[in-house]
Amino acid sequence: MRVLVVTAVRAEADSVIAGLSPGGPVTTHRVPGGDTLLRCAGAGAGTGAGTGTGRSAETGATVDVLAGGAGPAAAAAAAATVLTAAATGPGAPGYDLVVSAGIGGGFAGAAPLGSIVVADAIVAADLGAQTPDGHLTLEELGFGRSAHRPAALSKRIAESLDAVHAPVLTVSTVTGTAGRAAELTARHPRAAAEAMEGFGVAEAAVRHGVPVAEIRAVSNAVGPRDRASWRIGEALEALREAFRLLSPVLEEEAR
Ligand SMILES: O=C(O)c1cccc(C(=O)CC[C@H]2O[C@@H](n3cnc4c(=O)[nH]cnc43)[C@H](O)[C@@H]2O)c1
Repeated sequence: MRVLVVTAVRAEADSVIAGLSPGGPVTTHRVPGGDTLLRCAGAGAGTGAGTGTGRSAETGATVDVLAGGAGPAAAAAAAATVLTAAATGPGAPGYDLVVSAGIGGGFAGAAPLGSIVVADAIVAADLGAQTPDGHLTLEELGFGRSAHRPAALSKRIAESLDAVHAPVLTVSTVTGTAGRAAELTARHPRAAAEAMEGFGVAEAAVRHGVPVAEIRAVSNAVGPRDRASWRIGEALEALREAFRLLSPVLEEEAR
């Protein structure tokens, strides 16, 4: 099984790798467009994931981790570039799963700091049109989609990580006021988190016919901007732990 994980920044990619393969072999590859891909051959390699047995790249999942930049456009472009390169040429293996991952904001009452949210919907919350009567989605405008349903596997991932399984919103602008948070909650009452890349990654994955998932570790509350209260270190540690727990799930899927 080949998995592509797309993060925004390198610190998130490093947490993912540290969870999947602590001390295991990681190789670095330059990809078209100039981004760096970290390849961790055989998720769980180097740990035995508690079993005491090493896992080979033949039986395990091969996971590539790409820090593709912040925001939906950068994420879509980076993911699409790597997906295309992986699927080009005779016998090119392509990917079996794409995961958008990183830190994110948590909605009050749904996802506290340090918790993990696995998306049951990936929603482009600010894509559409503003009208005097409120927001119109692309579906309502009649020219596109503003949400993706993640892979069936996402429910199993959420259970394995003991995570909140709820919609994750993709926004181009980090929410910074109580009013905006309330507006998003009114439009998406089940939303547990917001971040900036999921929908872009999903658009790329869907074009390649590859299932997608999104995993977010909550670093801050969605609401009035208070950067000093962000707990990025704790969230990166929660992200690392989430991918440690995910490793055997991917291994099982690979069998
Ligand atoms: O400053 C650092 O050390 C640092 C380390 C890791 C990540 C960062 C980021 O700023 C990542 C940006 C990334 O985070 C997502 N994010 C986090 N909170 C929110 C939010 O409340 N609303 C929307 N997005 C959020 C987002 O996906 C960014 O691309 C810094």
